Amino acid sequence: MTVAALDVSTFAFTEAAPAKVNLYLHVTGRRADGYHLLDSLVVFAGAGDVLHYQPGPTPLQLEITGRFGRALDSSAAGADNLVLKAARALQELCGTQAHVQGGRLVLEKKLPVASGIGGGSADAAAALRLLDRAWNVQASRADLLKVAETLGADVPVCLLSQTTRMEGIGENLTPAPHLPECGMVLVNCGQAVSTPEVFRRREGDFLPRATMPDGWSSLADVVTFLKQQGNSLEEPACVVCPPVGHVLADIAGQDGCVLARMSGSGATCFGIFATPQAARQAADRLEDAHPAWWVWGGGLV
Ligand SMILES: C[C@@](CO)(OP(=O)(O)O)[C@H](O)COP(=O)(O)OP(=O)(O)OC[C@H]1O[C@@H](n2ccc(N)nc2=O)[C@H](O)[C@@H]1O
Ligand SMILES: Nc1ncnc2c1ncn2[C@@H]1O[C@H](COP(=O)(O)OP(=O)(O)O)[C@@H](O)[C@H]1O
Repeated sequence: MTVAALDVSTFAFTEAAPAKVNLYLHVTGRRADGYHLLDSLVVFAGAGDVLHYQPGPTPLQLEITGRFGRALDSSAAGADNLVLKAARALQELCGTQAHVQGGRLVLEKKLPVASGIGGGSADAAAALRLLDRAWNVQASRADLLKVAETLGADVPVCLLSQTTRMEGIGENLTPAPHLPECGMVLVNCGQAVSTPEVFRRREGDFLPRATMPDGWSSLADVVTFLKQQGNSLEEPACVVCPPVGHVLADIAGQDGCVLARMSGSGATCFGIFATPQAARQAADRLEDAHPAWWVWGGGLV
């Protein structure tokens, strides 16, 4: 069910589902089953969906609100929604244990759909964290990560929702050095991009794994490092979705932008700024110039 507005202030449980941003993304190889191997530094932005839950006697149901609620196709707004898939997967993990409950879930869909910032994966991960808490499952982190893997390649990293190096197709996670305080702008032109198509159109050699330092002494350090890396999917995404090139140029042209790149398979692009405040100011300017775009500015999680 998709609803326009709903009062969730009385709901007992709330969980944030922060947007995933791939600061760099190298396609390093390909598995026998066709999936591409990745090396990516993943961070989480203050932007995100929000999931609410009120336990109750009715079977578990999901309502969707928010700017991008309607962008979910009818199957993804129903039983195929990653939130409900996550709930079912957690129920399976619990087996017949009595603490599994019904009730109402409400998803505030604030992130654009199919946009390279993993909104669906973040929602699934938020559902696992929230229901683990609400149902007092107390699953181990290892068990939750195993369940997350069955829901999608980006769900394990979204379960952690902290700066992480992601390899394999998303199952191989290692802690990455903390980033110094900085600001980020996210911009999406409104065109959904097909991940399989972008991977299909990728050409050229695989890139090596990045050599990650043990730490960063300043934002300038981070930017110097990121400038030596790239996003292997940026070029093919620009072919599939030409506005990505304009979005990148517009972000890079903002006062104070130190790096502009695309996240994931696109089409959302990000800009890095010295402070969340500088990012918010740039976001305001971009929003004024392009009212049809989705624009967000702020800090990282
Ligand atoms: C590219 C990334 C980087 O974080 O992010 P998004 O752009 O989705 O945000 C992810 O690896 C997206 O992984 P995932 O969420 O599994 O992508 P899906 O949309 O399910 O994948 C659709 C299709 O893309 C291709 N695909 C996907 C991931 C991968 N590592 N190699 C692939 O070749 C496969 O053909 C797959 O069937
Ligand atoms: N809660 C959800 N939010 C977004 N997409 C969902 C959700 N549940 C299922 N989906 C499906 O997952 C697909 C990928 O969505 P999304 O995670 O937003 O992509 P991306 O990782 O590229 O940002 C969508 O096309 C949609 O049909």
